[in-house]
Amino acid sequence: MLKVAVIGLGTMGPGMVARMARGGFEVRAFDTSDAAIDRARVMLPQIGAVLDQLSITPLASGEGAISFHRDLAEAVAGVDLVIENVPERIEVKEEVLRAISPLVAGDCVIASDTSGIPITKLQAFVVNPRRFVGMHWSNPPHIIPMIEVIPGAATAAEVVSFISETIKGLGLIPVLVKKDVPGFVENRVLYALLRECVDLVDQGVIDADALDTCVSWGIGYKLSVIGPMALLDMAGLDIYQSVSGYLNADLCNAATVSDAITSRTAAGRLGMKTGGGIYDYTPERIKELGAERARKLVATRRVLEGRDTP
Ligand SMILES: NC(=O)c1ccc[n+]([C@@H]2O[C@H](COP(=O)([O-])OP(=O)(O)OC[C@H]3O[C@@H](n4cnc5c(N)ncnc54)[C@H](O)[C@@H]3O)[C@@H](O)[C@H]2O)c1
Ligand SMILES: Cc1ncc(C=O)c(C(=O)O)c1O
Repeated sequence: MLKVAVIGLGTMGPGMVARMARGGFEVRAFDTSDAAIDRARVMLPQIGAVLDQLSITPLASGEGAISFHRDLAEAVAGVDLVIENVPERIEVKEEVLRAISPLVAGDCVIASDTSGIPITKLQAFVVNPRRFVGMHWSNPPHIIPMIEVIPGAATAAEVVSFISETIKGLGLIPVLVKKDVPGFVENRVLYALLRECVDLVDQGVIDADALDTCVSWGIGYKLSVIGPMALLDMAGLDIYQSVSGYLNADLCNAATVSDAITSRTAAGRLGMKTGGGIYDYTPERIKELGAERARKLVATRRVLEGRDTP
């Protein structure tokens, strides 16, 4: 049974821990914050119920054990894989990777769930860069089945195979990113979309809620069935040629973050986690939305996988 340590139990950690335990792995869950550990403990049964709805059942050998740790050396002792999952700030990742690296065995793989810091940069912070790789999960990690695998300049081919096979072994879908570009692929695409969306709302072209309806029921719904490259063929390359010929030059190409976002983050309006961001949320609404989104994502995934016929 594979032994894995997850370092950081914020938005992403609990779902990753639960998903890997369901796949039979022994999972050590570490955070420096007691509140994060307490929250993760509360969330595990709720996440387990969602995994049940997805028909992700434990192996015949049973669900892997989960243990919680406040001592890093204890958390990573003897594990095969450590997944760094701390905030997206390179100085925090440097400190954590420099702390983890000397504590693990020579054959242990260290992976980072960074949203897009190049893996080659992070490799500089570990003792054995050959055994360091990007493993980028998508939120919510217990529901979204795709994980990007990103080798850095020094990553050994066998480590890329190990991570890809580990992901497949969980019944998930590894996607290899061949060049270590910032944001990898998922977030380059997402952030191109988000930049345009924020700009359209900033310019008063559309209200935030109408934009959400337009994107979710238009391209969002369609793209879950037809990928962008297949969509080009469905629309016709001549159409893309004509439209992109006049539209590309008009799209937002701002290199900085929109003032409307920067003023909100400066004021502590970070979204659901602070009760308000673009929209406002009560604690009851956050609970409702969490349940409703999980239910809809589960139902959609079951249909897309062919488990349920509509
Ligand atoms: N939120 C997303 O949608 C998402 C999706 C995919 C990947 N990611 C990436 O995953 C990583 C984690 O993101 P998140 O959204 O879960 O972050 P988060 O801020 O919600 O959680 C980070 C956790 O790390 C803990 N932490 C801080 N310093 C630590 C340390 N020194 N040692 C151990 N734990 C420490 C914090 O207490 C917190 O619980 C980031 O690199 C992020 O970019 C995020
Ligand atoms: C806004 C945003 N940024 C990063 C990520 C992942 O790295 C996500 C996501 O997984 O959903 C996201 O929504």
